[in-house]
Amino acid sequence: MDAFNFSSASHHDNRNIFAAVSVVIAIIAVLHSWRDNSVGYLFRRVKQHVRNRASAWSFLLKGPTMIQTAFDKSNGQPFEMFAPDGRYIFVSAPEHIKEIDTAPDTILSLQAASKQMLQPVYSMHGFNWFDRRGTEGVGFIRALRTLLTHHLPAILPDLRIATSYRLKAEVSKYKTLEGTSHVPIYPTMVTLVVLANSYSFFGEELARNEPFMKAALTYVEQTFLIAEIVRVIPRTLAKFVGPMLAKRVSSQKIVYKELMFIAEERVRDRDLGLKTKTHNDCIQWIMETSPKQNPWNAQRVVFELMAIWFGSVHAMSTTATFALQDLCLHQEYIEPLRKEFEGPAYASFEKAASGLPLLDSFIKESARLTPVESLSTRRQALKPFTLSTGARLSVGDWLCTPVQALMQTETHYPQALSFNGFRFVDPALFDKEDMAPNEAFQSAPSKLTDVGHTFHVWGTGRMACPGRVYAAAIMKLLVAQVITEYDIELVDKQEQRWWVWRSSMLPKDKTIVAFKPRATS
Ligand code: HEM
Repeated sequence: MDAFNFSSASHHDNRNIFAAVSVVIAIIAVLHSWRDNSVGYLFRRVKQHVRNRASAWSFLLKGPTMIQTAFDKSNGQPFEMFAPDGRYIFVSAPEHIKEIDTAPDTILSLQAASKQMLQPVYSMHGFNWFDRRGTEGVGFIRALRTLLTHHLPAILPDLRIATSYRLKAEVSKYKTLEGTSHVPIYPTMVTLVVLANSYSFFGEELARNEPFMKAALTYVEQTFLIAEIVRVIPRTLAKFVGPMLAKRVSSQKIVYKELMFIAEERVRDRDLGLKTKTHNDCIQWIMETSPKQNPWNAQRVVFELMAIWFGSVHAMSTTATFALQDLCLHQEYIEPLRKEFEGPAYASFEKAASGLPLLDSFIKESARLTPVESLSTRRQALKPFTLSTGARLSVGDWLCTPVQALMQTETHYPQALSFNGFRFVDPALFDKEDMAPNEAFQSAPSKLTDVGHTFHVWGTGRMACPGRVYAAAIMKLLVAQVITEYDIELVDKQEQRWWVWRSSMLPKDKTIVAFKPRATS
């Protein structure tokens, strides 16, 4: 019994020892796995999160450089980038870019991305457009791509006179004692683009309305500012701050009120079947191209115009400013360009609203090296989306292209980082005597308005910018006018000419160009 007892006690002790050892081993195993997995995992996640947030905030000030660095490392594969208010997946291979274009509008949306960018509820008088493209029709595309483009030859001669007059008035504001004017080039280009666009979109009457013109000018700046403030603050706070900001700025109210005044009258006439006067402007075209079964009311027409107004003025004035600055930096192009539009080519440009191949190429080269945007073809995921590579987008993420990096790679552009103003010109047109500065050409000539896998300034595929023919024509008109009437020079060639915000490069207001009236003009 003792033995048994002993044995029993010893067995019991052994069991206890086994149990204790098992518990210790289990604890060690749990701790070990916890350290290696859970804690380590948690630690890695926190570290990654902190790194992503730091990178997201740096993106605000260094977006183009960060995109370029990631593109250089990507080897043509999709790569990820963060901003404080979102996650972007960039694609650069043609087959991946095609996946953006072929994805249904219910999954990848340009409208939703634009809405996040512009915050129209606060910046555009409460315009809350649908995320899904086409919910209320896409007639405005035809209004711009077809009707506005076809209307260009009819308005270009008048626009030439109106903008030339305004250019002289603006330049004379900054006259120095020596007769040269020190002109802040970006604000001046914005003023000229605002005038040209008011004239083309709304007609002469509104273009002469000073309070409207002033508001239309500040509206662009204020839209940008409101949208950016709302985007960087937490969403819960934005709901309060957004309306407060909207109340404080007057430009969107004035633009809305003036446009509503005209649109309401036109819509009334349309609904009554009255054709009192033929109107040839964007207000009319947007109204007439709205869905037949559910025609847009005056407010919907005005909202659309306000959205188009921001995009068009901002991108055109920025692109034209950089082109003029590039002319200051590459003076050897000025004579051949003057020769082009002081010859018969200008008359055919006004007739067809296209042409001037040398100037076309020069502006394209400038836009290639200093594009307004480093991120293009933006689409926001309305539903989860997976690329063929396996890269995944959650709802709210953006899919986009690294436009600047793509335009500055040797693969697509020989001598990619050197400025060659006539690189896109057809060599058949090339008069070697006049155009000595050029050596590197693309394998095929192309136009500023062309859209393709290597030039995404206008976006890509079926949603490429419908206003691009108009934009190219107006930018040519303005650049041509400046160098026809003045010799121009950057006052400080070394000074940084732009500042960066997110993925945009924006010309500095204080960059000064000296305008000296030409001896011949
Ligand atoms: C230099 C000037 C301009 C640039 C660089 C530019 C660029 C762009 C880009 C990148 C897109 C997005 C396309 C995509 O994601 O695939 C776009 C769309 C658009 N642009 Fe422009 N644009 C310019 C001027 C204009 C002008 C003058 C107008 C109006 C007359 C205009 C009207 C539009 C509209 C309505 C859309 C949206 C198209 C849609 O929803 O399908 N743009 N533009």
